[in-house]
Amino acid sequence: MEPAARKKPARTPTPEAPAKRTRVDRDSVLFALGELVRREVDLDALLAQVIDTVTKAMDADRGTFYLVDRARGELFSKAAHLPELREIRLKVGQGIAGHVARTGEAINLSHTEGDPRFYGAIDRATNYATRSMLCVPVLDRAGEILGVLQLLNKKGAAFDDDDEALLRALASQVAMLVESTSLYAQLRAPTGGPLRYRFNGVVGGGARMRRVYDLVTRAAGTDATVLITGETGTGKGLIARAIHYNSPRAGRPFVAVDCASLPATLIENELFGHERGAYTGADQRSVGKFEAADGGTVFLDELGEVPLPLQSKLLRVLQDREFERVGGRKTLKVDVRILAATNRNLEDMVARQRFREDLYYRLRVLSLAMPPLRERGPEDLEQLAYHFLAGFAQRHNKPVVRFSPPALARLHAHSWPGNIRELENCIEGAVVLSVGDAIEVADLPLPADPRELPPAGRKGGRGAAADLARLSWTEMEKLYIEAVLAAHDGNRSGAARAMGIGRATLLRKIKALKIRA
Ligand SMILES: Nc1ncnc2c1ncn2[C@@H]1O[C@H](COP(=O)(O)OP(=O)(O)OP(=O)(O)O)[C@@H](O)[C@H]1O
Repeated sequence: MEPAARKKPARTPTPEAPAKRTRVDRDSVLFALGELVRREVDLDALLAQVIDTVTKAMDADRGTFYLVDRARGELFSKAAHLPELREIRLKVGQGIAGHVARTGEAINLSHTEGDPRFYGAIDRATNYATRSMLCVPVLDRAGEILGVLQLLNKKGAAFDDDDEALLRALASQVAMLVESTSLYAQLRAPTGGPLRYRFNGVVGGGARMRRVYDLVTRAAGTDATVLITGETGTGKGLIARAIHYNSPRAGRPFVAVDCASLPATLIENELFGHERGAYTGADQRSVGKFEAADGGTVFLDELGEVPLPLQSKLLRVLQDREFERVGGRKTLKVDVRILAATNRNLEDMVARQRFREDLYYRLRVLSLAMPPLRERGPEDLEQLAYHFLAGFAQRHNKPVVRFSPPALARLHAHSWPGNIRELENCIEGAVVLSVGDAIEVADLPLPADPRELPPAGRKGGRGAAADLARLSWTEMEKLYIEAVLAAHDGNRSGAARAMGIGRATLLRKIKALKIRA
């Protein structure tokens, strides 16, 4: 997400604004804030002091720091000069602060009256008369909107462009502060609710991804079938969820079926369910995924793996939304939206008669191609790397907060054949190996870069990490999976959870990497 930069000419103070106070020295406010951060251990107390310092330094009457609660689509005041109320809650999009939380754009409002975005109910509850407001977004490293910093004044036209620049600088300090706490992890926790997968969960604001978001937005408003293509690990599953959770079906089930992880006979059973007695051992009727998703969305992942006989049954569901349970005669009708993904070239499969042409055309009413990571540009790579760094540091309880410049350069030099999933696993490995606050080149479990390492490999230093750097990605992944499986006594569900991947994905990897488990 890229907040649009706001450019406007410097405003001359209106006659109504009093002679401007002596300009606060920007560095001294930032320094005071840094001092506070070092001294204060309690987050709430710290944020309250931050608001105090900022408000005083900027000659405002009142200040508020709102956090965005994504699961509920709301903002709540985390620290505020608010003697009258315990807390303010606003919907994202409501009022000036809610507007900033939705758009990521700062707002400097010299006069509140007559502005349709202004939400007067808070003034009525607090008996305060807001005339001017300065409101800036608080963005995390990935550029996502974490909260809003707001200053109020009873005077009109109280803030100018310098104030806005200073408040933006302060906002990024506040962001760093919040990002280093567990509060941040809580705010980002996928606690459900329709906002959960709003593009917030999808990192990267480069041109290629903006095109994807645009298509997702347009697709979400319709019931059209979407075929999502792209190399493995490019985020096809994530985008399918984004389409569902931004669609009118968001409150209904999203049911994913990984067609690659099941043998053909089981996929049929999984999708359509079976009647009692359909085959030996079927002593109870079972409901299939299409029925379970009624009213919602079915996501057929790795659709290219579906065998031909089953493809004709799928075609019928796509055309008429009708099917029978395995072993059943009754025709069932469901209301589902269908999304499908594949990393195969379906056109090629059609030409080789491995995939039904009619099904292919039915599927690709809308098609969405996920760009490989190597084509997404350096900013996206860094945003993703920092996004995963923050998450894994939290999960593994490590103090690491940054990449050393050579480590960052090494990430940029790699071609990422496994795309975002590879990056995610790579950063997790690095976080686990890291010592101190920075990830170093030797922590990165990437194959040796011939431009950086002498032929004999790196000598001394971090032994284990240097050894890992000599392995290929596949070898390293295999070792990692074997180690995690061993640590879980071969329990695949437990191992998959610890690795942060689905069980089906783990099974696929075990097969592909020929791991004896
Ligand atoms: N833009 C993104 N921002 C944050 N995380 C992402 C993004 N894209 C992908 N990921 C993460 O990368 C991993 C791989 O994504 P996902 O499973 O959606 O890929 P895929 O293309 O469906 O892979 P496969 O083809 O192997 O099934 C997941 O953990 C996902 O959360």
